[in-house]
Amino acid sequence: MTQWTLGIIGGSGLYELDGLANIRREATTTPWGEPSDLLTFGELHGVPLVFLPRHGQGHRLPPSNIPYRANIAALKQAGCTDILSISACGSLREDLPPGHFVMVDQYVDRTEGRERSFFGPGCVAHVPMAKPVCSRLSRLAAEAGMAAGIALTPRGTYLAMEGPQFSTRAESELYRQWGMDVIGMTNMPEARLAREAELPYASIAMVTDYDCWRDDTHSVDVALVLEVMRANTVKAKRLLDGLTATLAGQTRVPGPDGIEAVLDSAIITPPGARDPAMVARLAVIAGRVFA
Ligand SMILES: CSC[C@H]1O[C@H](OP(=O)(O)O)[C@H](O)[C@@H]1O
Ligand SMILES: Nc1ncnc2[nH]cnc12
Repeated sequence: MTQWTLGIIGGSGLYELDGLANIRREATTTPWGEPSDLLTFGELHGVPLVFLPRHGQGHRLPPSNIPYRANIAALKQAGCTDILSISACGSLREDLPPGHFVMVDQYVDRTEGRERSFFGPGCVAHVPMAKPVCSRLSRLAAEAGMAAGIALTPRGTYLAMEGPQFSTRAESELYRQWGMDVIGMTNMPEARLAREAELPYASIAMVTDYDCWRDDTHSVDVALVLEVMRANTVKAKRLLDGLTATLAGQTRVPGPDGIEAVLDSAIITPPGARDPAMVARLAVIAGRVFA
């Protein structure tokens, strides 16, 4: 595919993208059910975008109930070549204050009980997650952010917690000792599923708070997150403007990490042993390898 089509997953405080040209909204469904909301198709600098708010309009879905598989499958079905996630997060480091952006490059996943794979009985796959984000999309987003004057760190480890309650102070301190940089509730299993769908994924984690580890700072609560997110989303839109202006001038070639062909070496169940019903379901995200 030689044209970029960017899937944008919006998080807390980002439920729509204004300024898009040729907007249309579409309901869709997938073999894993309905995504969080309608898909919004549009263009920025002529680059096709597909926007999806992961919590749905009105923030109705908690992190544990987001239909992560349906969301990724819907964006794949819609023709997205890449996915950019935009999230609120807590900071676990003094030098990442509220308002700062971090391009996540690693995850520690402490979520529990979420559906985390498209594969399963009848067709087993093990995709590599050593480098969980697309280095190219991450770099392009970081460059666009910095060019827009946004304070941004180009790498960082995101601790994915189950929630919905925020962390205890002991947990927050533990994660700091582990060397984690930011904390949130939604990037996992999203990043895993994007990888299985062979979609390069990058994540902008926008700091809203210092979680609850600082003595002299108000601990995280929803009011604080939403207040800081108002300014953060304005900056995220500037970043997106710059990023799409860059992408508009580029022909898209497969990225340097092999993500678009990751399933070539990941499916362990041989063709004759695969469950035809499972294979039919998987066609949406892995049709390339079953063709
Ligand atoms: C509203 S504060 C907690 C909430 O915000 C983050 O969501 P998202 O990643 O979708 O921006 C965090 O992960 C929690 O879901
Ligand atoms: N401190 C925090 N913990 C988890 N998710 C968050 N989202 C925003 N701030 C957060």
